[in-house]
Amino acid sequence: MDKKYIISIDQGTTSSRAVLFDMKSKSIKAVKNKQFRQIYPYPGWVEHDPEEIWHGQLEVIRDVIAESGIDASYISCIGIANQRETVVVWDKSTGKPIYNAIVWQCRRTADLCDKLKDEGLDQIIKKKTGLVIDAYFSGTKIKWILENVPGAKERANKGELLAGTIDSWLIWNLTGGKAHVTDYTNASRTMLFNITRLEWDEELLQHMGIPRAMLPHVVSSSGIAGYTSEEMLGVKIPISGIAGDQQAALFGQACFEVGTAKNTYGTGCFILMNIGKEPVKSEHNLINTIAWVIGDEVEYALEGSVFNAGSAIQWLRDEMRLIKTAHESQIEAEKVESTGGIYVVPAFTGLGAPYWDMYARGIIAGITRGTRREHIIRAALESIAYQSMDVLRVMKLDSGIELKELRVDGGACANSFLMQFQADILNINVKRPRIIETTALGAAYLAGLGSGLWNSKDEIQREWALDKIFIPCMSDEMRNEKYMGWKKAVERSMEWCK
Ligand SMILES: Nc1ncnc2c1ncn2[C@@H]1O[C@H](COP(=O)(O)OP(=O)(O)O)[C@@H](O)[C@H]1O
Ligand SMILES: O=P(O)(O)OC[C@H](O)CO
Repeated sequence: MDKKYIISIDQGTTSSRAVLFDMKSKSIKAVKNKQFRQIYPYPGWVEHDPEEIWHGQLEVIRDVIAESGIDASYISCIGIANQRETVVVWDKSTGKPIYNAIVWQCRRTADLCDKLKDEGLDQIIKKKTGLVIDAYFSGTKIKWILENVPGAKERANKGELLAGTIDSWLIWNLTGGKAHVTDYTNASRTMLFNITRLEWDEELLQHMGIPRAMLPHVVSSSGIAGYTSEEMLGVKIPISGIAGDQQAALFGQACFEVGTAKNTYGTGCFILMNIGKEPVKSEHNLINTIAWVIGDEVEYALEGSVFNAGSAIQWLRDEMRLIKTAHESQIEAEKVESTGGIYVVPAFTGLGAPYWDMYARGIIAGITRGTRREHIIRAALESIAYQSMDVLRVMKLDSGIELKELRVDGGACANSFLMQFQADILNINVKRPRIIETTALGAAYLAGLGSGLWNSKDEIQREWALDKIFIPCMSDEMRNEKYMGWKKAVERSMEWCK
């Protein structure tokens, strides 16, 4: 096996990462990470600089190749996993963005979404796209750029502009402007894509005033979508795996059977359950999303997206300055027996599933004269587990499936206090795998399947390996009492800035 290496691109909300996997020894040969600026022009608005993302991403790809000392010609393929929903609109001839990327967390289109709801589009959008109307998804973000950047609408109508999620933006650049593509998982996050007919939806495009021609061609999550141009890495390498990062993590966790689920603890928390070949009807505000398309096979996932999780720990570190590192949150939380009855609801950018409240904002509830820094830190960590609990409770109702275990990954799953509390509050086993770079691993698997390094998902299934299992040990009484307090706190945070 000469070409035994795969590069995974994990383009996340706060950093761009490249991971070089040696698929023969099943190990990570090199990892590089580059953070980029978070731009907050107004309260509730979040932007990224697309050029900064692209240059940073290319730099870390080149770095992992250089650090591992391998020849780029031994790289079999590239897999891409990306922060989802975030959109870029760029000039087709110069390749320059016409505005910053509008990030999934950005709330600027809340009023556009209210308008869509007033026009009675809720059920139509749910049926076609599997989604609920929310500023989270890409559609209204593209609409906003077209309506607010001078001349953009006219230029889009003349076919001069292209739009896409971050996967499209990176692939466009990696291929030297040759490929304008996205995969089905990313398309399913736009609120413009029909997830059962597997095509861009003309009615929704017209409603939002988005010309079809500016959108990418949609391809399978596994299979060659294009080749890197020679000047990027010295050789042409096939890009043969693409998926939104949460779907990539579901794949990397080998959740291939119906009813298996994972939670990724990054900036937000994203709980996805494999629901098989058909979407299910959600009565509790979860969304249906495409898990992956491989060949002719389409699989769906039920998803609950929590907007703020690890970001609450970043907030403790960067704004509140209560901790110096994210890891310290565990040490501080373990210094106290409980939160002393307080709750942090980190609804910094509203609440996602199952509340979908664009106007909720963060609160700390139940403070007394005895409240200490450690209590606040502990409550912020616990809020991550409670929000995941909110999602998993309704997931059970919507899917009719009683989850037996939860597989976990993402930066914050390194926090064993949080993982134990998660097991306690859910009352199920929480399993942390040996490789927690699950998103990158999933992209590598998709790319490897797409270029023939693996032949089937069964082969991949056998590679999943356990690091640690967290077993619940909290009484029912205690669990119920704590969870009731959380629900009361959430109520207080809702509709805060309506
Ligand atoms: N030990 C830890 N305890 C709690 N949170 C952590 C810990 N380590 C990292 N995090 C949080 O995890 C997030 C980073 O995880 P990552 O998976 O890289 O996120 P993303 O892909 O969203 O950028 C940050 O928000 C950080 O605050
Ligand atoms: O960058 P992450 O890992 O927080 O993931 C962001 C999600 O894809 C948003 O839907």
